[in-house]
Amino acid sequence: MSSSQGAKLADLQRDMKEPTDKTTLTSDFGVPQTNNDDWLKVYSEDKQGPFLMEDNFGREKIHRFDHERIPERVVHARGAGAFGRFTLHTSIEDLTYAPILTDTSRETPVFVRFSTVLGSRGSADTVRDVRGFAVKMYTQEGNWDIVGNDIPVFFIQDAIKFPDMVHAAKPEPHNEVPQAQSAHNNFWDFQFLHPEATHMFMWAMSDRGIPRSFRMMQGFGVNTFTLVNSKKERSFVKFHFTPELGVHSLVWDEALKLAGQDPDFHRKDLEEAIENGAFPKWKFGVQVIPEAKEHDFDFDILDATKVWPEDLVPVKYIGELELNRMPDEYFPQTEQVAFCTAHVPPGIGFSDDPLLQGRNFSYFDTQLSRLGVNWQELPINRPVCPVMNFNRDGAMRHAIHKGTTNYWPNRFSKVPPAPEDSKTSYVDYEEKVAGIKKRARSAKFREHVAQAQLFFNSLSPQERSHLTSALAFELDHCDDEVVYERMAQRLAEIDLGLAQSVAEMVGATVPDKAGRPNHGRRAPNLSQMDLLPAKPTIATRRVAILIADGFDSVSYTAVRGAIGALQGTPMVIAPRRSAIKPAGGGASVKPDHHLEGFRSTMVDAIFIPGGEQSIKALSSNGRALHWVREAFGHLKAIGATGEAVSFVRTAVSLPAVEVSSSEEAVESYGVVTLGNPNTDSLSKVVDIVKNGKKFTDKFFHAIAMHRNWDRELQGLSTQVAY
Ligand code: HEM
Repeated sequence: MSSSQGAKLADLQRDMKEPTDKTTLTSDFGVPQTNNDDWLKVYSEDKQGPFLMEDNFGREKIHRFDHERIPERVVHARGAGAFGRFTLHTSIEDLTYAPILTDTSRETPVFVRFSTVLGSRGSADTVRDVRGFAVKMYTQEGNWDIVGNDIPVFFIQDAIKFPDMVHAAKPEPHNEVPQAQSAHNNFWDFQFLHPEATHMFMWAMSDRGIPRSFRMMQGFGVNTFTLVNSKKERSFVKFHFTPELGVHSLVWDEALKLAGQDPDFHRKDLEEAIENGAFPKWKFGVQVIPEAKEHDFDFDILDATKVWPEDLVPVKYIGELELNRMPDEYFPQTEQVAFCTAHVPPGIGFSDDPLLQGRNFSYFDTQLSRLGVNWQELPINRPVCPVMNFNRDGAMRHAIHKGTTNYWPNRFSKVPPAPEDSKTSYVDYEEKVAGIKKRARSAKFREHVAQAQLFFNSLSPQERSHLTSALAFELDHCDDEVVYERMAQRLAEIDLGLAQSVAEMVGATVPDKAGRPNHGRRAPNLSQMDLLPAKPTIATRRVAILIADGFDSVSYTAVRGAIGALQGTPMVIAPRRSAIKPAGGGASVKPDHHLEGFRSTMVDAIFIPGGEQSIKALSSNGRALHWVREAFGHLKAIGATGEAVSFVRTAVSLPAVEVSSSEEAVESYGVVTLGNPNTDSLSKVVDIVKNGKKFTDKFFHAIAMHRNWDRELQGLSTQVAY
């Protein structure tokens, strides 16, 4: 670990406690205690007597337990965090004097918290929702918090609407239903009555709402910030994090099932990757608009419901974020971390974005009730650089200031203001401001549909189809006719075809005229298909290997080895978790899970080696068949060798899916088969290419593509029951 990352770790170490073999029990006041099991009572051998309130240790224990909970966050209550580092490879000193964005020799420690927005702390990870992507950088000039989301726009333009928006989206007030869902009347009622949400609801209903992993999401600062350089020139900026592994999502049926089968799916996925040393990484980039060009666009660049299309304002990538260490304890770190958009170091500032200005107040304010006035002293929140000022007292104060002065100016000139000309002091940007004091929004803030169309047009056919189904699912959960009828009209303003498909599914009047013509324009990098990794990879992909007694150990060993060699995660699944014997003797294999304990939803692909006896057992096991059918339905890569080829053919039973009966590997709709396995075709040396010769080349390419979209677009996946 580098020294700068160590700066935060060393800081946290001051508060860490770890028992040794010699540590024994004490009260909170350090008095050694001899019994941690029985309350002090009046006792005799033949009679259980009264319980005594004088038991200080017993009372302390219950009393401390009674107060363990603090209020959960009003939004983004469920989250998972990790530590890491930020490095800069390209200075942008022409734009800012912020050392973190100009000094390429630095490594800055970070803590990141990912979250869902709507659900309570105990809700499921895979619900359809926006994901929070909050980054705290412990810079040498103070903490910098980028409190972002996995979606680049927001539901509202002005912070005054935030309470309404959140009330409408959270469980309904009369019965507190539904949990962690936007599929209800109030959410969609608000979406219609609040047209500025149009662009954002399209993003939220797209695949972005059901990410495969926190590691495969983009992070956006969303709001417009500013950069100031040493010549006092100002630019507008948006911050981007783009994942090295590409942007990928679950499919909806899978997300629904995972919410019950493994509600901690994303949290565990993050931990698995970090513990395996496959550190998640994101490129860090900026989109910059010089102050003089602020009004050159047909949207307002301070409007958080708009993206800055990348064909107009390209992202300049300048650094990297890496996560490499899990928190030591959830509550003091992931739960007590407090982010605030107002925390920026010198050289970075705010724009007049009316959403950002409200956020700058809201975070600090809510943390007063969630954590108390001294929340910035908590180990996870305190900066790694010196903190000195005359703020004092308040509940739970930790710092002890020596000396006689707690005010400025003081006769000793203690703690004077920092010099203005230093690059490490915060200097407010001087700006002439004139206007009329009024509750209103400027003209460009009043257009809400053009970018919703831009987004829809830019999606791939499968993404458009998922978005259509998502809207149909959500509106099916709205039983108030007014709500779904109105939403069908709103959709007709974006795209007539979309509106017609959704209206037909949910039983609304099918619109016959577009509310306004679709302008037909597209922009790059709005579709996830534009954001695949530079080179196909199976790194961190979970591949289930399905076996039973009598499996073919040659194929098993070769494919398993090749998965591991490319940093994939092989997981052996069998009818039971006790040792499974291969055909013809040899070493048994102890599976990671049995077929009932684990489900296909929890992996990215499945591989089934042959072996007559093994395939006979799997063929007569309904759960094993279901594994294959479900993986097919969820568009995952399926690999099979030898006798397993006929098992897969029977499980899927679709003539369009071709299989191999020879030594030639065949890829058909992401199903990769090898009838007659030989070691050449199963080699560990893999070229991840679609038309590769070897079985492993083709199979790993199918995994690297994340899902087989043709299977869905040709209507095959819906013909299999799963
Ligand atoms: C651009 C739009 C927004 C984004 C990207 C965003 C993002 C986030 C994120 C990521 C968190 C979770 C932080 C964590 O992990 O602890 C959060 C929490 C929160 N957000 Fe926002 N938010 C947005 C708009 C707003 C607005 C407009 C307000 C209020 C005016 C607001 C108020 C809050 C509050 C009160 C919390 C809970 C904070 C805490 O308890 O520590 N957010 N937001």
